[in-house]
Amino acid sequence: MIKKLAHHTGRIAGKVNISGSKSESNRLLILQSAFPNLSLKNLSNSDDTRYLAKALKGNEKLVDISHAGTAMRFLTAFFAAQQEREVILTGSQRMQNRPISILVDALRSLGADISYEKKEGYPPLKIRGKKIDETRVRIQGNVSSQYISALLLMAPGLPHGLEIELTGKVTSVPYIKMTLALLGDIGVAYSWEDNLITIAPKPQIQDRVITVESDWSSASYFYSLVALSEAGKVTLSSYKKNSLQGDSSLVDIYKHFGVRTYFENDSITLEKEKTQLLPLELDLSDSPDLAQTIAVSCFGLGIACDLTGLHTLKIKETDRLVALQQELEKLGADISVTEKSLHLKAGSSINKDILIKTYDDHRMAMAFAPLALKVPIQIDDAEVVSKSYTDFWADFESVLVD
Ligand SMILES: O=C(O)C1=C[C@@H](OP(=O)(O)O)[C@@H](O)[C@H](O)C1
Ligand SMILES: C=C(OP(=O)(O)O)C(=O)O
Repeated sequence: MIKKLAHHTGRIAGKVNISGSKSESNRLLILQSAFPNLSLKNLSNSDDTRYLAKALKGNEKLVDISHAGTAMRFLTAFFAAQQEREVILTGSQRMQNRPISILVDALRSLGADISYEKKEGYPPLKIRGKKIDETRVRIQGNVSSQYISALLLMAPGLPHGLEIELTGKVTSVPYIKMTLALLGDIGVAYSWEDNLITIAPKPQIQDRVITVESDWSSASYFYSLVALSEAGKVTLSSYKKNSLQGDSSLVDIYKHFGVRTYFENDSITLEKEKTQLLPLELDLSDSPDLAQTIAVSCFGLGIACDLTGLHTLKIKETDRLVALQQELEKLGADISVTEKSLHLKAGSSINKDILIKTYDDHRMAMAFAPLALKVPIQIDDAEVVSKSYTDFWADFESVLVD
């Protein structure tokens, strides 16, 4: 479906209740499988979380997680340690081109029985669950933190826990810290010193209820809307100041665009203030999922940006660097990208009525939508948003008023 967005010249106002963080939900669902006395509230209603929940509930041999990267990586480790279960773990065409050998090699070194069904190094995988009783593993940390989180989530269920030695410059670090914090929340002992993470075994936990905070990556599209508005004000729930999600860095990043965040009870209110717009230089290796939102905000505001730390973008839902370049160029941007950075020059005009391609990537659709505050724009395959944010279009349209 093509979503045709008229040029919105009215106000941005309203309240939106965003569903739970997909990253927290997916970790907690894996943990709940190991510890059934863990109860969860405000789980994400995203496709990725639904696919993971279904995979964990069922007992089928063929498990298909579609486009869900975290589900693919977390389940690879999870199934590797499920004795007497054999599964074929697969996903969408794109998933079959997202690398997984770093995780598979680490699991094999622990004794796991995993083989590639098609292309070496990529899903689908055949996993024959086994007792894993090795205690130490070494893994490269500079390609995807999801491989490390996958090992961490498996670790408390192993007879002796696990020591994980990280090599290279570790990327997307807040996601690893999120995994550790959630383990800590359910009483798992851990430490992270230099390049060594140690997880103690935990055969069972005490009854525990965890309420998932709403998704900060989803909130980014409202930050962009407010930034591009003349006088926007939007309230989002449920959020807290001390978030486990690295993308809560939005609070600081969007000050640059004149967006102030006010925390009250369990809500945040974003409000536009007058500010001098200056070029932006930012390393996003801690918050890769914000890259598209921020690049489009800069373009919409006509300011230059140099975004670095983007080396993980090429292996996400699509090659996000190429996708951003292609679509921003159609809109008139002067942009260049490398393997790990994006450079946008200041501009003053935006081409109208452009059809934005989304490349099976939810974040392409959601990142470009706020440009409707500047020009009429069309978003192709608009339903892709459900990968992480099922209600996106309804919520987005609800804050466009008058
Ligand atoms: O662990 C997680 O929940 C995630 C980690 C990040 O991936 P990388 O570590 O591959 O950058 C992020 O992009 C993804 O959306 C979610
Ligand atoms: C990269 C993402 O997800 P995943 O890697 O889990 O597919 C994302 O949601 O932007």
